[in-house]
Amino acid sequence: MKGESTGLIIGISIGVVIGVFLAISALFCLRYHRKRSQIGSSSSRRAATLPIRANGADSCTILSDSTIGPESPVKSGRNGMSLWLEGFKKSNMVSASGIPEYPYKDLQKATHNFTTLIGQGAFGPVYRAQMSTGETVAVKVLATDSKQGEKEFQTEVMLLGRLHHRNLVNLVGYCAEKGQHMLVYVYMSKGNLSSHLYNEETEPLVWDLRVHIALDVARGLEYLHDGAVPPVIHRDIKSSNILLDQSMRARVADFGLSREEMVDKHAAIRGTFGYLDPEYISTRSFTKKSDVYSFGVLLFELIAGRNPQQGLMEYVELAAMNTEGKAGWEEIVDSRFEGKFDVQELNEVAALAYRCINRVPKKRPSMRDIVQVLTKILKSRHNRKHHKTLSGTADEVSIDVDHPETRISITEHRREESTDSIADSTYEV
Ligand SMILES: Nc1ncnc2c1ncn2[C@@H]1O[C@H](COP(=O)(O)OP(=O)(O)OP(=O)(O)O)[C@@H](O)[C@H]1O
Repeated sequence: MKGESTGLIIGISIGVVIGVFLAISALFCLRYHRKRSQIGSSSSRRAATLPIRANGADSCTILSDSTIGPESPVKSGRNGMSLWLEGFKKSNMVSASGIPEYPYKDLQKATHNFTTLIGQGAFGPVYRAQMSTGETVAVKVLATDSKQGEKEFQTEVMLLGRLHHRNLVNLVGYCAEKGQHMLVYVYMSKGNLSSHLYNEETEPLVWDLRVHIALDVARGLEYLHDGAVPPVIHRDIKSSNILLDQSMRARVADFGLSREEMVDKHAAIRGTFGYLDPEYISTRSFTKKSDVYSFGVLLFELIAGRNPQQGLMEYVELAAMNTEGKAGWEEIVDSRFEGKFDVQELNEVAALAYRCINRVPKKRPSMRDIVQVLTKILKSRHNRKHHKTLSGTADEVSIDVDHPETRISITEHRREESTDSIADSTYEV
């Protein structure tokens, strides 16, 4: 009897041990399985969203300098995810376009109930917004009578959300709520180029800076033409669509209504009088070379400080009769330079501009060619200044040790000129 009960106890004990063992094993299996399925779904989620966001790398070839500018809130963070995005992801839904959707009330608060007006465009007012994260952004409120429907707006956001370059005024968010459509952009504190060229109250832009601005714009357009897949044609390049940041770096704005190359004999002509490619007006076919034409007009604007709506091109054509498009362009130069410009540089930039406005689109250079020419002009300038420094003259030149492979930074200290940020900027050539 005693033997039987001992056997029973041993049997029960073994059963309990086996039971506990099986239960623990089952628990481990369950947890392991859950973890695996979590990893699986998170990586598929990453695949669905991050490639769209990661600087447009899914759909756009990143050109040599498609890095992020000094004022952009989009800075690279861990795993390539932007810090800017990380800052907002707690409160903002990241949409299918990969850019955050802002709640209306956040933008309302950040713009002090839409009272911080900084500009007025054809599509509606633009406000400066101070976000709770500390970032400053620009909010474009599309007019409520705009014909763009909700769906079309979302498509627009998807298109813009994939374009990211240091010389584009990147779209960083949007809001589609309460029948309102708003676009949130990188904030450009120095406003548009046009006001710097024509507003008598602003300090005149020195020649050296104008060439840097031209190169920034050319790089932005090169990215749209050759970096974006499919390529994008801006269709409205003009000085009021070039915005400047705190250190006077330029970015191309307003590419929201840009499209791929197209021919539409029945579509209304779009663009701005004075910048329009004559070939586009006659054939209605808008190509990359139409942007090149407008860029040529912009270059002449920088040289002459004259608005195309005030007869700039007639002025240029008259001068071209004497110069044959090559040398002697000094006669059209902006009087605000007060004679302080490099004649050789000026003639090189003007000759390039003249090629851009060739009546025959095929004879115009590509944006890539233009970037090369302007880069070469600035490198020669740097070499001249470097040479001058070595022989003990005033300008100070420094090599950017962070990017020794390609980047050379020129710190210009013009002692006789004004002390504002224009005269004391660091640029990469
Ligand atoms: N991201 C920005 N940062 C700072 N200011 C901006 C920004 N975007 C626009 N602005 C200011 O608002 C003005 C109006 O901009 P918007 O792009 O709406 O119109 P526009 O380009 O001047 O005209 P249009 O819409 O007819 O092309 C600009 O000229 C600029 O001064």
